[in-house]
Amino acid sequence: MWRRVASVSHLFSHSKSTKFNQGASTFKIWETFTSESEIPTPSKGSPFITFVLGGPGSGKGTQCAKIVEAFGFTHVSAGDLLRREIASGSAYGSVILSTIREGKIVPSQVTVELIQKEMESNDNYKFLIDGFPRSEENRKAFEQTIGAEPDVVLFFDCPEQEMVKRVLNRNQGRVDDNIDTIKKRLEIFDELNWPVINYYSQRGKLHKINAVGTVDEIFEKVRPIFAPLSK
Ligand SMILES: Nc1ncnc2c1ncn2[C@@H]1O[C@H](COP(=O)(O)OP(=O)(O)OP(=O)(O)O)[C@@H](O)[C@H]1O
Ligand SMILES: Nc1ccn([C@H]2C[C@H](O)[C@@H](COP(=O)(O)O)O2)c(=O)n1
Ligand SMILES: [Mg+2]
Repeated sequence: MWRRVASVSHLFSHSKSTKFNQGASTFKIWETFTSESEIPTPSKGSPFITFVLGGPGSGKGTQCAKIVEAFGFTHVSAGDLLRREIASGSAYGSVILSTIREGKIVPSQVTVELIQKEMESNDNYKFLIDGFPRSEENRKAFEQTIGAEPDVVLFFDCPEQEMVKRVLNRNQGRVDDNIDTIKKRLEIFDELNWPVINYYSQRGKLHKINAVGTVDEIFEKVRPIFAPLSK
């Protein structure tokens, strides 16, 4: 069960009106006041947003594919959107490429704009936002631009050694799947992602999943979280 605790429109007077936020006056903060295992009931009138967090190679993308299949979400991968932007030869492309090569985080404004476009061009109302937010700056930029908060936050908790092994075996030709970039990505994850994880934990939105085991074993831990949702 969820309750609205505050309207903070005065703090976001420069928020843009979007499909998800009819101007700043409708921006609300919600918090859970019961156990972490409950999720809010989605309605077709408003987006149901799940953020998917976890270190590099923790299995976010793999589990997102399973959630899409079982529960009818639309998968929005921040990393895929950025890679698509590079491939399109856009003005931002070279900056994004060098940032990804260095294992760093692309400025939030760029990533949030890509996520917003993707969400707005999709008729579905259930979204998995994979690999986002990677930092407090990412998180705040999303709230401010989209004017919404996640309903659910998944965190795939995986030991470093296992993540490194998975990434080095991935074999998808990614420029960041090499040992030097992985080390940097793990450092950045430790430095910037934990504050985000703690933020959502404190708000009772975080579902921490032990990401060790087979893909199916891990999905059986994810499934009950979304069981109240129909496809
Ligand atoms: N439970 C698992 N056991 C073994 N290998 C796995 C498991 N889950 C995913 N993998 C494999 O590990 C690699 C990384 O998985 P995936 O791409 O889903 O991770 P990710 O969290 O999305 O990583 P990134 O943040 O780098 O995009 C892939 O090759 C995938 O097939
Ligand atoms: N919020 C994000 C998400 C991704 N990136 C960049 C940096 C990552 O290393 C790279 C790949 O992302 P992944 O596919 O691993 O989720 O994309 C970012 O800067 N900000
Ligand atoms: Mg991924």
